[in-house]
Amino acid sequence: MTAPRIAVVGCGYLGAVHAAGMASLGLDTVGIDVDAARVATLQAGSAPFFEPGLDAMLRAGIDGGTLRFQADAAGVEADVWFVCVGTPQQPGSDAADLTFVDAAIAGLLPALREGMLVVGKSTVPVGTAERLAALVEPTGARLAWNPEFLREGLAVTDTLAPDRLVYGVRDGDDAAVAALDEVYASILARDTPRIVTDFATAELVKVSANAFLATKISFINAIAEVAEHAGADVVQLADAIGIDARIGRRFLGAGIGFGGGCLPKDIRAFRARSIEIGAPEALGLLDEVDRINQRRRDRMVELVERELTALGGGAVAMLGLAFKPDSDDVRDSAALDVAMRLAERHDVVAYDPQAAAPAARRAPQLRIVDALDDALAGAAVVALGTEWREFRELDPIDVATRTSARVVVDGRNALDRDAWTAAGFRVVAIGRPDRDPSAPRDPSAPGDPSAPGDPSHDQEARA
Ligand SMILES: NC(=O)c1ccc[n+]([C@@H]2O[C@H](COP(=O)([O-])OP(=O)(O)OC[C@H]3O[C@@H](n4cnc5c(N)ncnc54)[C@H](O)[C@@H]3O)[C@@H](O)[C@H]2O)c1
Ligand SMILES: O=c1ccn([C@@H]2O[C@H](COP(=O)(O)OP(=O)(O)O[C@H]3O[C@H](CO)[C@@H](O)[C@H](O)[C@H]3O)[C@@H](O)[C@H]2O)c(=O)[nH]1
Repeated sequence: MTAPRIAVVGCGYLGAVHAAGMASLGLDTVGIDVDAARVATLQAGSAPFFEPGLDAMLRAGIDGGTLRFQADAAGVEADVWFVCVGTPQQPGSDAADLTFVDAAIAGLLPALREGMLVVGKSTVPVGTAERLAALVEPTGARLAWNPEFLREGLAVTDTLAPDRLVYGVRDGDDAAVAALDEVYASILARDTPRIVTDFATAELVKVSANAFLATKISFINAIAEVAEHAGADVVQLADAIGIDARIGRRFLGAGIGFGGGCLPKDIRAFRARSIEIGAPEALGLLDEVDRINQRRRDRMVELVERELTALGGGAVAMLGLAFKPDSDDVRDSAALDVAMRLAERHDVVAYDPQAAAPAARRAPQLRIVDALDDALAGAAVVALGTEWREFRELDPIDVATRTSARVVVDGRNALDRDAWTAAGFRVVAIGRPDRDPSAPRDPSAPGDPSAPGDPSHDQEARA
């Protein structure tokens, strides 16, 4: 049996990694994207965005002759066509915009033949696969929905070693299952769980997973809100409840909440679709998840402004703009949102190790500097928006020599409060009592659970 030839339509965050991943599994792969500049960058062997390990995987595929990129499907001979185009939120609505998916499928139809398989990987509203199958099947090709669960920052590992594979296929479509099994043969050989189901369930698995993760984060952030009123510590609380294996510590990281190109838009689209299909009450919960998430951003702005007021004004050093560490993605980033809102009324100087350029494109009014010291230099308050390792591992004694600021507002509960207070900083956090440098520490208290390496930092937990 010859190995299936792969085409990946749409080479953004998901598609670029998927194409490189397929090539690294030894499959002949063509990545297709309508964005000619993106195609040129990818074909030169570099990722158009920051994703650890992706450059090396791209170069290996291109140099090894198994991977190439082009701007259309002309001349592409593929057995399996993965659709990885974007499904953003519609402007002025919560629903998903399916324009790119529809255009991608329409563009593929002339190339489709008997025996080919079209595989949707984009995150779509339930019912989309059924509708697209009606377009694909008359060509003799089949359709499957194979949602993707990779995380930015860990996308290479997640692609090559996913937790599970989900195939949504037409009832009894053994040929589609067999074709996907061939594609993923080396992953399945490691006993990766594989769930074969119908289109609707596959589509719902994806959005339910993201809705659950978002709900878990908003749950702990709601508790953080209560903790702030009760004078309690949400990080210790999360450690305590997270020990219970039924709850688990991961995704109980309280802070300024979730952002990115997936969780926020996916919960909104899921809620909108549930209303459309006649279940208007089922997911009202997700509206609240979204509201809690927005309130945490408000809280961060409020805390920074409170500290500035107490100091009689001054500049803010905003550390981090990406929606999470190890990514330069600023789509719906809580850190960027907070920075922009503060910059409307205050002098804000922002620094991010990777996201400066994308952040500047989205927020040209924001002052973003290339070096941490330039942000720290004139600051009165240091605000942490993204818990990059570079920030978590800062030595506060050294920081104290680089800035006259003596207040740090930790929007991610990622800094070692003991070390920062010992170095003379007042530490203000989300869902935890403030810590002043003068306040003596209770010697019987356990070590600071939010210290670097805390399992709540999912990036670390997986590694
Ligand atoms: N980003 C992630 O980590 C991730 C993970 C899992 C699932 N998803 C889902 O995958 C999908 C893609 O997400 P993304 O973050 O990669 O989006 P993205 O916007 O980064 O990338 C989409 C790409 O598709 C290209 N494109 C648009 N129309 C096209 C067409 N007709 N033909 C060829 N290329 C076309 C665009 O130029 C762009 O490069 C979304 O549905 C998203 O929800 C994303
Ligand atoms: O305890 C936590 C964990 C995460 N976050 C935030 O939640 C957001 C999302 O984080 P994460 O889920 O790690 O990032 P994504 O790369 O957006 O991945 C999510 O979205 C992808 C696209 O659908 C899915 O494939 C992944 O499985 C799903 O985790 C980020 O802003 C994080 O800062 C928290 O605030 N607290």
